[in-house]
This record gives sequence, C-alpha cells and structure tokens, in this order.
Amino acid sequence: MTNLIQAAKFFAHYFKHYKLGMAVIGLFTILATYFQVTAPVYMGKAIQEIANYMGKALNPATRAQASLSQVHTAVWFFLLFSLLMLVAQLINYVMQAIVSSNSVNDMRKGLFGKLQTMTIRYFDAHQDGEILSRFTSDLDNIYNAMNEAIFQLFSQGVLMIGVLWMMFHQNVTLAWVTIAATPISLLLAYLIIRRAEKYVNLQQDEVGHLNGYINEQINGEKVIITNGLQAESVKNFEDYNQRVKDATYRGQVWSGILFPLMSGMSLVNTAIVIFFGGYLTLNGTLDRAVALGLIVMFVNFSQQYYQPISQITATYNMLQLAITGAKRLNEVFEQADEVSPADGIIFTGLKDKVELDDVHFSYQEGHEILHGIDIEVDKGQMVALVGPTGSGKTTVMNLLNRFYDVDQGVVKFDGTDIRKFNLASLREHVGIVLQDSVIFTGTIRYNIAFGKPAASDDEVYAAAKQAYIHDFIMSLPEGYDTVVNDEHSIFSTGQKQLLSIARTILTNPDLLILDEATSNVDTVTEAKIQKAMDNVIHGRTSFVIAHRLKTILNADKIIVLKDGQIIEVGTHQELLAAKGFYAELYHNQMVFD
Ligand SMILES: Nc1ncnc2c1ncn2[C@@H]1O[C@H](COP(=O)(O)OP(=O)(O)OP(=O)(O)O)[C@@H](O)[C@H]1O
Repeated sequence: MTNLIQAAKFFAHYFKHYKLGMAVIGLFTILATYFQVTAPVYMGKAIQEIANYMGKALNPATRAQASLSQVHTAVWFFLLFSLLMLVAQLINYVMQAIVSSNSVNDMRKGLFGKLQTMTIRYFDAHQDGEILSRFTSDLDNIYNAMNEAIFQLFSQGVLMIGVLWMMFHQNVTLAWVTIAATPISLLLAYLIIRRAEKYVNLQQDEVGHLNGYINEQINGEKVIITNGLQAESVKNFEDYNQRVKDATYRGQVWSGILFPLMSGMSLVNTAIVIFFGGYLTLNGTLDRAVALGLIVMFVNFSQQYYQPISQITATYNMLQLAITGAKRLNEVFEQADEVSPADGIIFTGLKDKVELDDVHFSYQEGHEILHGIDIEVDKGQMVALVGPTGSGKTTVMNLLNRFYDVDQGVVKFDGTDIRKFNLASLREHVGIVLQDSVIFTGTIRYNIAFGKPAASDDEVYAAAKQAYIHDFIMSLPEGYDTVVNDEHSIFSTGQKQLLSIARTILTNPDLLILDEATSNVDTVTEAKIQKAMDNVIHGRTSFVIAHRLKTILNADKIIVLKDGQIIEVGTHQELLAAKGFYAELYHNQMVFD
C-alpha cells in the first residue's frame, strides 16, 4: 500500500506540470463515460419499442396503429451516442499520449539531473548497469503503463461510477443484482494481486542485477578472454537470466490469471442478470416490453460494470511494473545530494597550506580505513603518497576534494575546514588526474577543453604541448578535430593520461591530485608522462600517488601509508637513510627497473 501511495505521489508530481492536458483528459473521460452508459438505455428502448410494435402488429385490432418510428429513433440515438463515445475516447488517447510522453521526458531529465548532484558514494556502491536499468527498463515500464494502464485506471474508475449511477437510475432491483457479486470479485482480485506484486517487484530487481552483470562482463571482456573464462561468464549469466525468468514467469502467471478470472465472473454475472430479469418479466408487475428492454439494457450494464474490473486486472502487470519503476526512481531521488554549505565561504585559491588533522574515515560503518592521518603541506610543495595496494592512498585523495567527508578529524585549506567552503568554488581550484583517464565522446579539442569549454585554440595547443601530447595529436589526419570516445579510443593508457594532464593544465588548478597511471605504459610514454607531470606539478601544491618511485625522487615530502596509517615521512634521501619500509620498497623496485 505504501508503494501505491508513493507511486501515486510520484505520478501526481509529474502530471501537475500538465494541468491543461489533464483537464482535457478529465473532461473527455467524463463525456466518453456519459455517452457509453447512455447508449445501452437507447438499446433497451429499441428492444422495448420492437416488443411494443410486435404486440400491436400481431393483434388485428391494433395492427393499424403499429409503427416502427419509435424503434428507428431509439436506434439512431444508440448509434449517435456510440459515435460520440468513440470521438471522445479518440481525443482522450491523443491527449494521454502527449501528457505521458512529456512526463516521461521530464522524469528522464530529472533522473539524469539528480545523478549529477549525488555523492560519489552512490556511484561507488552501485553497478553502472544497475543505474542504467532505471533509465531504460524502469522508465520504459512507466511509459507503457501510462499509455495503456494509468489513464485507463482513471477512465475505468469513472466508467464504474457512471454505470452505477445509470443502473440505479434505471432499475434499483436489477442494479443490486448486477453488483451483488462484486465483493467476491474484489476479494479474489486482491488475493491474486498480492501474490503477483511480490514477483513483479522481484522481476525488476533481478533485471537490474542482470544488467549490472552484463555491463560488468562487457567492461571486463579482455580479462575474461585472457583467462579463458568465457564459458564461466556464460554460466553465471545463465544464473542471473534464470532468476529473471523465474520472477517474470511467476509474476506473469499470477497477474495473467486475473483477466480470465474476471472475464469469467462477468459472464456469470451476465447470466445472473438475465435469470433475474427473466424472473421479473414473468412474475413482476412490469409491462413485458419494458421488462424485455430492461434485460437487454442490464446485460449491457453488467458487461460495462465488469469492464473496469477486467481492464484494470488485464493491465495489472503493467501497473505493477510502473509502481515498482516509480519506487526504484524514488530510491534514486531520495539519495543524499552532495552537501554544499548554504552560505559557504568562497574558496579563492590556496594561500598557505593544506592540513589533514587526525583524519579517520570509513566507507562502511564499523570498517575504518584511515586511522588518524596527519599531513601538513605548504603551498607549492609536492607530496607523494606511497604504500602497498589498499593502504589508503586513493582514500586520502578522495577526502581532499570532498568526494567523501571525514568521519572524525578535519581537512583544512589555509586553516579552514573544507566543509565550510562553497563546494563549487572548492572544486574549481582542485584538479584531478585519475589513473584511469576518461575520454568523452567528441573531438580531441573538446576533450582537452572539457573543464574550460571557452578556452581558445591557442590555450588548448599550449596545454597539449606542456602535456607532451601535441605532436601525437598533430600526427593524426584530422588533428584536434579527430572524434574519439572511451570505447573506440585511439589512445594508449599512457596517452590517455597525457590528455588528462593537458585537460588539467588548462583548468590551471591551485591544488593538484595526481594518480599516476601504472599499466601498459611503454618507456617513451613513461618519460613523457614524467615530463608532463613535472610541468603540471610545477608551481602547484600537489599530491601525487606514485607507483613508480623514481617519479617522486624530487618530492618535498614522501608519506608512506600502510593499513590506513602513516608509517614514515621524509624526503627520498631521508627515507633511504632511515632504511625502513620505503627504502626496502625502493630497492625492490630498482631491481625490477
Ligand atoms: N568505495 C569503497 N567502498 C568500500 N571500501 C573501499 C572503497 N574504496 C576503497 N575501499 C577500501 O579502502 C581501502 C583503501 O583503498 P584505497 O583505494 O584508498 O587504497 P590505495 O592505497 O589507493 O590502493 P591502490 O594502490 O591499489 O590504488 C581498501 O581496503 C579498499 O578495499
């Protein structure tokens, strides 16, 4: 029930932008319903007049008065009301299509906008495919349901009220007979819907997991091929696929039962109406012709009365998928946004120093990763973080531009807690070169100028030159206009990092975080990265995660991390002389180099 209320609120939020459209839908639904429930009255009237005509025509005394004109009038009215109903329904469908496509468009925009405000924690904790499935299958389900079920729910509800009103207006006894079996139908529908709901929810969750798996496997295809794990990958896929199939199958079976069951109930009800109508005709006080007309009218009403129940149950699966979709989109909308203080201090650039003061941090509660980190870096200094894998180097970097906030302790720029700064101004002055450099779809020029779209060509070329990637770009037939993307990149890992360095040089940050690329870098590119790094670091306060120790020999300070704690601090010479962990690490690397 809470899911239903939540979904109703969710849809109301989007529909309220289309008040005029909704008003047209409301008006034409009422009109269509009026025409629909009035048509059977004329059908009943036609039968009644036929019976009257026959009564007169078969009696020689009254034969001369027998006339079909009343029958013709009733039939014409029946046709007219049926036609008006069709026209009203047609206008409704067009309007519904306009409102639903616009609303889904708004949802998609809202969802993407929301993603851009969320914390890195969400992206770290969710698979790409899982996030993607909310844009694809959940939004598709909502769209389909809007077109084929949600508005229908409304129009069928109105129809039910209209039929009830007209039935009681025409004949109270037959109206009660027609609706007598409703509690049984509703109870059956409720019991089945509860079972179906469980599996439809499960289905969407399983589809999300399946998408997540497919996405992960596509990204990891090279590792899979290298290790000959294709069969294993397919086997695991089959497990995920099987779970989707099981949930889909059960959901379909349970929701599929509903429609035939309700149609069956409708037929039984029609039979009851005919039986009671016949009884009234034979034993009641009603005129035969009137009673015959009433039977025909109520057979129609009985079918119209059960139509909403049958239709809603027929589209139930769709509705449930939309409710689940709304729930899953709401889950995203309810995620915490990045916190920028209301009247945050505008950070205008580093003037003095960066400090980490007794910093504790955990990604998951109860599992602390950093245990009291103290680092002090003066403006313009270069600090290198080294340490075994998993020691917490990237985590320290994540705290410096507020990808995450500390649990305890404080990160300070010029003595001010960075949580007090306006977030955008903080990020403006912090540049990051990630280990896995990202390429966006577009030209090379667009990629370099990504952080400063207004940059002139000369600025772009100068940055590329400093990053030692200009010559390579110029060797391409289309130079800076070459279109690249992350999947079909023409760059090696090292070249991608050079491009990323050029991008950072162009934004000219005060504080630099640089995660050195480790893999697939040949010696020529490695030398270029080293020189590009020197260029980007020059004159800036920088934190460098170094995997090749020879790249940080000139660092002002080398911080050695192990298991989330600082175990050594000093310059290269000092740490060598101390003959500790760093010295051992360095000597081991030198043997391999
Ligand atoms: N998003 C995350 N959620 C949960 N735990 C994480 C997350 N990111 C990292 N960790 C854990 O935090 C610890 C430190 O990871 P971190 O990435 O900071 O290490 P690192 O020193 O940079 O390693 P590497 O040299 O391999 O990049 C590891 O135990 C890791 O498993």
